[in-house]
Amino acid sequence: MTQKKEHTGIILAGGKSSRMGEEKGLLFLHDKPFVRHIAEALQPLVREIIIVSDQEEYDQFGYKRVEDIFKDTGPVGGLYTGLLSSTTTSNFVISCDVPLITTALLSKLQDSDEEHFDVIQFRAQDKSMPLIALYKKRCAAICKKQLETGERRLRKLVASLSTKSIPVDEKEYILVSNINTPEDLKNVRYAIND
Ligand SMILES: Nc1nc2c(ncn2[C@@H]2O[C@H](COP(=O)(O)OP(=O)(O)OP(=O)(O)O)[C@@H](O)[C@H]2O)c(=O)[nH]1
Repeated sequence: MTQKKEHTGIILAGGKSSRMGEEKGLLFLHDKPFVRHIAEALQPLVREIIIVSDQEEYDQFGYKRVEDIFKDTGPVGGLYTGLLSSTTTSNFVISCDVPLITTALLSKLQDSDEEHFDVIQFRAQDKSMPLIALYKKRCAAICKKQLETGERRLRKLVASLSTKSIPVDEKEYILVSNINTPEDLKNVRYAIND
Protein backbone atom coordinates (compact mmCIF):
# COMPACT_ATOMS: atom_id res chain seq x y z
CA MET A 1 0.00 0.00 0.00
CA THR A 2 1.29 3.50 -0.79
CA GLN A 3 1.06 6.54 1.46
CA LYS A 4 -1.69 9.10 1.04
CA LYS A 5 -0.59 12.28 -0.74
CA GLU A 6 1.85 10.31 -2.88
CA HIS A 7 -0.66 10.55 -5.68
CA THR A 8 -1.57 13.11 -8.33
CA GLY A 9 -5.17 13.73 -9.43
CA ILE A 10 -5.52 13.92 -13.21
CA ILE A 11 -8.87 15.04 -14.63
CA LEU A 12 -9.43 14.40 -18.34
CA ALA A 13 -11.45 17.25 -19.80
CA GLY A 14 -10.74 17.13 -23.53
CA GLY A 15 -12.71 15.41 -26.25
CA LYS A 16 -15.76 16.58 -28.12
CA SER A 17 -18.67 16.21 -25.65
CA SER A 18 -20.68 15.46 -28.79
CA ARG A 19 -23.40 13.49 -26.99
CA MET A 20 -23.90 16.31 -24.45
CA GLY A 21 -23.62 19.12 -27.00
CA GLU A 22 -21.64 21.34 -24.60
CA GLU A 23 -18.43 21.12 -22.56
CA LYS A 24 -19.21 18.42 -19.96
CA GLY A 25 -16.69 19.41 -17.30
CA LEU A 26 -18.17 22.92 -17.05
CA LEU A 27 -21.78 21.82 -16.54
CA PHE A 28 -23.31 22.57 -13.14
CA LEU A 29 -24.70 20.15 -10.60
CA HIS A 30 -26.04 21.73 -7.43
CA ASP A 31 -24.05 24.95 -7.21
CA LYS A 32 -20.78 23.81 -8.80
CA PRO A 33 -19.26 22.79 -12.14
CA PHE A 34 -18.52 19.07 -12.59
CA VAL A 35 -14.77 19.67 -12.58
CA ARG A 36 -14.95 21.47 -9.24
CA HIS A 37 -16.88 18.56 -7.67
CA ILE A 38 -14.27 16.07 -8.92
CA ALA A 39 -11.31 18.20 -7.84
CA GLU A 40 -12.78 18.62 -4.35
CA ALA A 41 -13.24 14.84 -4.04
CA LEU A 42 -9.61 14.32 -5.09
CA GLN A 43 -8.07 17.13 -3.05
CA PRO A 44 -7.68 15.36 0.34
CA LEU A 45 -5.94 12.41 -1.34
CA VAL A 46 -3.47 14.05 -3.69
CA ARG A 47 -0.44 16.26 -3.85
CA GLU A 48 -1.46 18.04 -7.02
CA ILE A 49 -4.41 18.24 -9.40
CA ILE A 50 -3.83 18.44 -13.15
CA ILE A 51 -6.58 19.13 -15.68
CA VAL A 52 -5.79 17.85 -19.17
CA SER A 53 -7.63 20.10 -21.59
CA ASP A 54 -6.95 22.52 -24.42
CA GLN A 55 -9.78 24.77 -23.14
CA GLU A 56 -8.59 27.89 -21.28
CA GLU A 57 -11.94 28.09 -19.42
CA TYR A 58 -10.59 25.46 -17.04
CA ASP A 59 -7.98 27.93 -15.77
CA GLN A 60 -10.71 29.60 -13.65
CA PHE A 61 -10.40 26.74 -11.11
CA GLY A 62 -6.78 27.53 -10.27
CA TYR A 63 -5.39 24.04 -10.90
CA LYS A 64 -2.51 23.21 -13.18
CA ARG A 65 -3.79 22.76 -16.73
CA VAL A 66 -1.86 20.98 -19.46
CA GLU A 67 -2.76 20.75 -23.13
CA ASP A 68 -2.89 17.49 -25.07
CA ILE A 69 0.44 16.59 -26.65
CA PHE A 70 -1.25 14.32 -29.20
CA LYS A 71 -4.37 16.12 -30.44
CA ASP A 72 -7.70 14.39 -31.05
CA THR A 73 -6.55 11.00 -29.81
CA GLY A 74 -9.28 10.53 -27.20
CA PRO A 75 -8.86 9.49 -23.56
CA VAL A 76 -5.62 7.57 -24.24
CA GLY A 77 -4.06 10.80 -25.53
CA GLY A 78 -5.32 12.67 -22.45
CA LEU A 79 -4.00 9.93 -20.19
CA TYR A 80 -0.60 10.12 -21.89
CA THR A 81 -0.29 13.89 -21.39
CA GLY A 82 -1.55 13.69 -17.80
CA LEU A 83 0.87 10.93 -16.79
CA LEU A 84 3.77 12.67 -18.48
CA SER A 85 2.99 15.88 -16.53
CA SER A 86 2.73 14.11 -13.19
CA THR A 87 5.57 13.85 -10.69
CA THR A 88 4.21 10.85 -8.78
CA THR A 89 4.43 7.12 -9.48
CA SER A 90 0.73 6.54 -8.94
CA ASN A 91 -2.04 8.77 -10.29
CA PHE A 92 -5.81 9.07 -10.10
CA VAL A 93 -7.20 9.46 -13.60
CA ILE A 94 -10.81 10.62 -13.63
CA SER A 95 -13.08 11.62 -16.51
CA CYS A 96 -14.73 15.02 -16.18
CA ASP A 97 -18.24 13.54 -16.31
CA VAL A 98 -18.49 11.85 -12.87
CA PRO A 99 -19.39 14.79 -10.58
CA LEU A 100 -20.87 12.58 -7.85
CA ILE A 101 -17.60 10.82 -7.10
CA THR A 102 -16.52 11.09 -3.44
CA THR A 103 -13.27 11.13 -1.50
CA ALA A 104 -14.37 8.03 0.44
CA LEU A 105 -14.89 6.04 -2.75
CA LEU A 106 -11.65 7.23 -4.33
CA SER A 107 -9.74 6.31 -1.18
CA LYS A 108 -10.72 2.67 -1.81
CA LEU A 109 -8.64 2.75 -4.99
CA GLN A 110 -5.76 4.26 -3.06
CA ASP A 111 -6.02 1.63 -0.34
CA SER A 112 -5.84 -1.10 -3.01
CA ASP A 113 -2.83 0.39 -4.76
CA GLU A 114 0.08 -2.00 -5.24
CA GLU A 115 3.32 -1.32 -7.05
CA HIS A 116 3.06 -4.24 -9.47
CA PHE A 117 -0.37 -3.29 -10.88
CA ASP A 118 -0.36 -0.78 -13.74
CA VAL A 119 -4.04 0.07 -13.23
CA ILE A 120 -6.45 -0.16 -10.31
CA GLN A 121 -9.95 0.50 -11.59
CA PHE A 122 -13.52 0.24 -10.34
CA ARG A 123 -15.99 -2.30 -11.64
CA ALA A 124 -19.75 -1.70 -11.31
CA GLN A 125 -21.79 -4.79 -12.10
CA ASP A 126 -19.81 -6.24 -15.03
CA LYS A 127 -18.66 -2.91 -16.36
CA SER A 128 -15.08 -1.87 -15.65
CA MET A 129 -14.43 1.84 -15.27
CA PRO A 130 -10.99 2.72 -16.61
CA LEU A 131 -11.63 6.44 -16.15
CA ILE A 132 -12.18 6.21 -12.40
CA ALA A 133 -8.88 4.57 -11.74
CA LEU A 134 -5.28 4.76 -10.63
CA TYR A 135 -2.54 4.49 -13.26
CA LYS A 136 1.19 4.18 -12.75
CA LYS A 137 3.23 6.88 -14.44
CA ARG A 138 5.09 4.15 -16.36
CA CYS A 139 1.91 3.57 -18.44
CA ALA A 140 2.69 6.79 -20.37
CA ALA A 141 5.21 4.92 -22.53
CA ILE A 142 2.61 2.25 -23.34
CA CYS A 143 -0.01 4.90 -24.24
CA LYS A 144 2.48 6.48 -26.65
CA LYS A 145 3.38 3.16 -28.24
CA GLN A 146 -0.30 2.30 -28.72
CA LEU A 147 -1.17 5.71 -30.20
CA GLU A 148 1.72 5.41 -32.65
CA THR A 149 0.07 2.29 -34.08
CA GLY A 150 -3.11 4.31 -34.69
CA GLU A 151 -5.06 2.42 -32.00
CA ARG A 152 -7.02 4.88 -29.79
CA ARG A 153 -9.27 2.60 -27.77
CA LEU A 154 -8.82 2.90 -24.02
CA ARG A 155 -10.16 -0.60 -23.42
CA LYS A 156 -7.47 -1.96 -25.73
CA LEU A 157 -4.83 -0.16 -23.69
CA VAL A 158 -6.17 -1.43 -20.36
CA ALA A 159 -6.32 -4.98 -21.73
CA SER A 160 -2.58 -4.79 -22.36
CA LEU A 161 -1.81 -3.65 -18.80
CA SER A 162 -1.67 -5.44 -15.48
CA THR A 163 -5.00 -4.48 -13.96
CA LYS A 164 -6.85 -4.94 -10.70
CA SER A 165 -10.60 -4.25 -10.49
CA ILE A 166 -12.35 -3.19 -7.30
CA PRO A 167 -16.11 -3.81 -7.12
CA VAL A 168 -18.41 -0.88 -6.37
CA ASP A 169 -21.27 -1.63 -3.95
CA GLU A 170 -24.73 -1.40 -5.47
CA LYS A 171 -25.66 1.56 -3.27
CA GLU A 172 -22.63 3.41 -4.68
CA TYR A 173 -23.48 2.98 -8.38
CA ILE A 174 -24.91 6.49 -8.53
CA LEU A 175 -21.56 7.90 -7.40
CA VAL A 176 -19.74 6.48 -10.41
CA SER A 177 -22.37 7.29 -13.02
CA ASN A 178 -21.09 9.00 -16.15
CA ILE A 179 -23.12 11.93 -17.36
CA ASN A 180 -22.73 11.87 -21.13
CA THR A 181 -26.06 13.13 -22.44
CA PRO A 182 -28.67 15.76 -21.50
CA GLU A 183 -30.91 12.81 -20.54
CA ASP A 184 -28.24 11.47 -18.12
CA LEU A 185 -27.99 14.94 -16.57
CA LYS A 186 -31.75 15.19 -16.15
CA ASN A 187 -31.89 11.75 -14.52
CA VAL A 188 -29.08 12.47 -12.09
CA ARG A 189 -30.51 15.89 -11.16
CA TYR A 190 -33.80 14.16 -10.45
CA ALA A 191 -32.11 11.40 -8.39
CA ILE A 192 -30.24 13.87 -6.18
CA ASN A 193 -32.97 16.51 -5.98
CA ASP A 194 -30.94 19.19 -7.74
N1 LIG B 1 -7.47 15.45 -22.58
C1 LIG B 1 -8.32 14.75 -23.34
N2 LIG B 1 -9.41 14.19 -22.76
C2 LIG B 1 -10.26 13.52 -23.57
C3 LIG B 1 -10.08 13.41 -24.96
N3 LIG B 1 -11.13 12.71 -25.48
C4 LIG B 1 -11.93 12.40 -24.44
N4 LIG B 1 -11.40 12.89 -23.28
C5 LIG B 1 -11.95 12.77 -21.94
O1 LIG B 1 -12.12 11.40 -21.68
C6 LIG B 1 -13.33 11.19 -20.95
C7 LIG B 1 -14.23 10.23 -21.68
O2 LIG B 1 -14.53 10.80 -22.91
P1 LIG B 1 -15.80 10.34 -23.75
O3 LIG B 1 -17.02 10.58 -22.94
O4 LIG B 1 -15.57 8.96 -24.23
O5 LIG B 1 -15.72 11.28 -24.99
P2 LIG B 1 -16.14 12.80 -25.13
O6 LIG B 1 -15.38 13.31 -26.31
O7 LIG B 1 -15.96 13.54 -23.83
O8 LIG B 1 -17.69 12.77 -25.41
P3 LIG B 1 -18.48 12.23 -26.71
O9 LIG B 1 -18.07 13.10 -27.87
O10 LIG B 1 -19.93 12.41 -26.37
O11 LIG B 1 -18.08 10.79 -26.89
C8 LIG B 1 -13.95 12.57 -20.73
O12 LIG B 1 -13.54 13.04 -19.46
C9 LIG B 1 -13.31 13.41 -21.81
O13 LIG B 1 -13.20 14.76 -21.41
C10 LIG B 1 -8.93 14.02 -25.55
O14 LIG B 1 -8.69 13.97 -26.76
N5 LIG B 1 -8.09 14.68 -24.68
